[in-house]
Amino acid sequence: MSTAFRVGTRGSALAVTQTTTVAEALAASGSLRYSIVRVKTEGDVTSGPLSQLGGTGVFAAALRHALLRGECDVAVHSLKDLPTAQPEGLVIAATPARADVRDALCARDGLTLDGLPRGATVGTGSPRRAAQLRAARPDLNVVDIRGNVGTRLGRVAGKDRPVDDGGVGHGRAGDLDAVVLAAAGLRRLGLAGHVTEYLDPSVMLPAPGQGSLAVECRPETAASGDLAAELARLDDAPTRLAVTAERSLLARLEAGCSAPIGALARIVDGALTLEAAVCSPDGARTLRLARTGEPTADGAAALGRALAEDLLAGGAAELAGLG
Ligand SMILES: NCc1[nH]cc(CCC(=O)O)c1CC(=O)O
Repeated sequence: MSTAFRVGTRGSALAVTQTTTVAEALAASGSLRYSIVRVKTEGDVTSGPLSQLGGTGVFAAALRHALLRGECDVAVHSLKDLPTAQPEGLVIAATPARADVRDALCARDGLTLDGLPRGATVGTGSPRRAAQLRAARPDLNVVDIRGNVGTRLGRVAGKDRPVDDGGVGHGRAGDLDAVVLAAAGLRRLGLAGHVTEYLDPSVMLPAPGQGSLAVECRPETAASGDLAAELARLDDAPTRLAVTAERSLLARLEAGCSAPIGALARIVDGALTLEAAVCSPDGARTLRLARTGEPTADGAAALGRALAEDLLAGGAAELAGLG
């Protein structure tokens, strides 16, 4: 007899893909069965600019409520969309091995960032991406766009909307020269063929947690039993250390997923290195710093806080308009 568990997910193609992949991994040993529970979130039904949706966590909140109400046992989040404050009664039971952390340019006609013509129009909903695009190419016309991955890709000239992911979408098809999206999401959706350039973190530092998933549940789910054992097996220690450092930095800066802040931690030669960039929204000024710490849970959290202090001492709050 196998035990059954319920996995909650948002309705977007990306969310369903991520959730199904994690559920399959948890059930791979054969001792567990799963069912998928669809949860509708405010972020999926509201069409205003993301930065006006009332702060961070609009995507995560409904899933978290479903967990707390016992409507599902496990929820899979994109870690970069998850607010840094851990709610009472929920734990992150697993951070699976991280995918590609980079942002990716998807341009018409195979163009790269350097190859885009002067004044080209590039769409992104992220102040972090907008600021770094403007820093690299001050001539670009960076415009705010919304919608799911397929909708945004469909705005690029010469591309059809590649997946019908059921999300809200605005703007004419083909009105942009390029969009910037996370490589991880594109790859998970089988859309990496649209990438015309993977942007190096030296040009475009990713969002804290980008490319990582967080598997959240109630504490008792993670405490004992077959599901707890599978969750522990799915957790990837280097990923957890890296995202702990990145999110501890974000928490100390009191900034959310819409702030113009990039952060990326990596384990290099046994040490944990954290790099972070805070930009002015117009991209004219960037404060970029790095620090190295101990590759332990406490060391990672301390590293994030310490680098955040360095950034604040360098004027990060004024630069990014935080607080
Ligand atoms: N903010 C939306 C979002 N949240 C997670 C991903 C996918 C990539 C990831 O897991 O980091 C995306 C799409 C994107 O930014 O292009």
